[in-house]
Amino acid sequence: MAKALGNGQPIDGAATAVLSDLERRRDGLHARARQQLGFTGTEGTPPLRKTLREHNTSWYPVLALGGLAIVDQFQTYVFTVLTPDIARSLGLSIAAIAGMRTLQALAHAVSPLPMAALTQNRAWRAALCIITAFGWSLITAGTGLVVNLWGLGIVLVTDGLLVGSAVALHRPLIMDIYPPPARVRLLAIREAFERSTSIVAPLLVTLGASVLGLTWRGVFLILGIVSIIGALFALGLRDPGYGKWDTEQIRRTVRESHHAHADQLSSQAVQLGFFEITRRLLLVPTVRRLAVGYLVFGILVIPYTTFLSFFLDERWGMDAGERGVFFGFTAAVGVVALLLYGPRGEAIFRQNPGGVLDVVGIALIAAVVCIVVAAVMPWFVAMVVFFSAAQALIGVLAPLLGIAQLSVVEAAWRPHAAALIGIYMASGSLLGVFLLSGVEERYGIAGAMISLLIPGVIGALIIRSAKDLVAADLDRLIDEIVEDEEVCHLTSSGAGVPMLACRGVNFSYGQLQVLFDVDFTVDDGEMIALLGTNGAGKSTLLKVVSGIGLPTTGTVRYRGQNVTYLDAERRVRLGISQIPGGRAVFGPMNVVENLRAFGYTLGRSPKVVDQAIERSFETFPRLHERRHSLAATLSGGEQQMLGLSKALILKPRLLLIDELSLGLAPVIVGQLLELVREINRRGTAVVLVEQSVNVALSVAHHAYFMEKGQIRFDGPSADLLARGDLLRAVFLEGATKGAAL
Ligand SMILES: Nc1ncnc2c1ncn2[C@@H]1O[C@H](COP(=O)(O)OP(=O)(O)OP(=O)(O)O)[C@@H](O)[C@H]1O
Repeated sequence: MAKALGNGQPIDGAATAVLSDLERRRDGLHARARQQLGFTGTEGTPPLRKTLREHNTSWYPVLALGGLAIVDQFQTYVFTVLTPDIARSLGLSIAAIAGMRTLQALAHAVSPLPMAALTQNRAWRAALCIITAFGWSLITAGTGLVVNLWGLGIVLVTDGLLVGSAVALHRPLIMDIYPPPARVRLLAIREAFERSTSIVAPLLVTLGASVLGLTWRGVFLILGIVSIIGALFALGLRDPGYGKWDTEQIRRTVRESHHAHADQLSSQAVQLGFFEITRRLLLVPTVRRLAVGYLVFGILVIPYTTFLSFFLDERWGMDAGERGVFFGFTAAVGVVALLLYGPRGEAIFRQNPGGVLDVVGIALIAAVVCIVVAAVMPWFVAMVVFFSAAQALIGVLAPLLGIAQLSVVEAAWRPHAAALIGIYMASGSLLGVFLLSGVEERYGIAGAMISLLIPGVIGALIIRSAKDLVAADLDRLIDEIVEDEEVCHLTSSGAGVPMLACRGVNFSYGQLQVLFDVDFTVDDGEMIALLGTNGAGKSTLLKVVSGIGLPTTGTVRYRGQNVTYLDAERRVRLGISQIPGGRAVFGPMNVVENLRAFGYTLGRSPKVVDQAIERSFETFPRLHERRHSLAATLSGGEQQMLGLSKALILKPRLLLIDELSLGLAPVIVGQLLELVREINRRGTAVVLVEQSVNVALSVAHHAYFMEKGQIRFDGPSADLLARGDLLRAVFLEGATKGAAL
């Protein structure tokens, strides 16, 4: 096919020069953006202190967040250690307490999601972290005042809900406060603080219970006070806004390249809602793969600690105090490993972003091997050494996984990404508890520890397999931002943008890819025919435009705004409506109810809807005659009339019609087409998917032809008629079908 511009005009020499200039500009911007995101391709990393000084950032935020990462676990830690004392003192059974702990764990697992939702329209993550920290501090202190099971339930569940802020917000905050060359090391430092809880909390409990001789109530009070000090220390935290060091930098560069003011705001972008964001995130290949990896990793990592405690008790006869020392020691090894490995992880990430997942895969396999060796080790010291090594290896995974997963998503959606991953991990751990309990019953505690090898190796292989996805996802993120800014520039400079522009759309049903790099453009008021062989992907393309299906990659822009991941219902409000192929009506409802239902989609007043219904009846007197009949009992032509009335009621700016003439008598098709022309004359752009080439080309000015998920022709309808090579495929198909009938 000859190369053509969006609307099929052949490209002359000047246009070719403009296009190649545009390509060059984009490549230049892309390369610059990669540098801005910190992918220098070299291993060299300047010392952290120097990097922070150069970027005028301080240590305070990571220390403040680190402090919060320690104190957020106090309540849970002390409760675990002092459960027998609490049960005795309140006269509660272990089962009752376990029930409440389960509720707490559930609250903890889901709370990152609402935390993320709270930040999606406003960057106030730092304030939320501080408020929730005061909240959990008071809850920790208040646990000491509980007198019955209900009080206990309230403090446990509230604590679970509040600590979700640490999971959803801490790492995204570090990504925004600190520049790309420092992030892996700072994520490692925050992680090291989090792991220090196993050292700090036992010390405080020992101080309260043994040295000061306090009861469990007094111990909670002390830890609550320390937690309040942590929250007070974090009072200076400020939210720097989204993407200060990465996505915003890229936008500024594009604006500067157009000599526009770097701080000029982008045109009002369409804000995605909570579910739209999560759905979109799960389409990012790295996020999706890591989510599955976390699910399997979750089977291992959380139950591991619980089973390890039992293992130390049963196999080595260690009491609670000795176990506390053991956990404190292995945590300290983990902290040291994190601090030592941080710079190396940073260097790997800068050189090859996906390379960190290679390290994660290897470290995870090495960790489970250490656990298995430790579980069968007959010598105490060697057992401690192997468990410590496992702890050190598991420790270094967190910042590497964090950087890979958070770098590939828009800054404003990182809390959602962190929360989603948390949910997958929590689900895995739930599964792990059930699985490992079963193994433990059958093969004993050492058997349970050895069985961790299976989820460990599977999880490692899944996570490692994401290493090839990271770089592509980063490039996609950069391209999206660059394209967004370029379109903003075009609109603000008064250049016309098409009403609808699909670029590089790929779509898959599960593993089956059906759209390949599709570009599709519709201008205001156009009437377009979308033709093609059976199964070419025409209906799928319409679904991507109307929002019923989401593409795996590529963008859909409506009047310049990126609507790729917007819900279908929101697109209807913007003016995009689809009349699906076949029976586009609600069968069990009568004609009038169907018409009302169309109007309610837009929340139109009953009066406006009634007027629109009257208009439909004027256009289709046949529908008026059958207004009380159930839609399911209408003939095919009548059903299509009813479907088309949707357009009369919703008055969309862009109407997508799938298979209008299928199975209808020519006279009916003629009537329907006349209505489509009328709708188009009133200013609605129409995309008509048609089996019948004659029908489509009799009304459309412009045609697209699809084959095997690709656009093979894009140009004036008259030119398509000259393309016998393409049309033959459709006619032949029709003839074969006809012969088969
Ligand atoms: N829900 C689905 N799940 C899995 N595969 C699907 C689904 N819908 C469509 N497909 C497959 O995707 C491919 C494209 O289908 P699509 O309906 O978009 O093609 P089309 O060009 O509209 O074809 P036709 O003219 O026959 O309706 C086909 O191979 C079809 O089998």
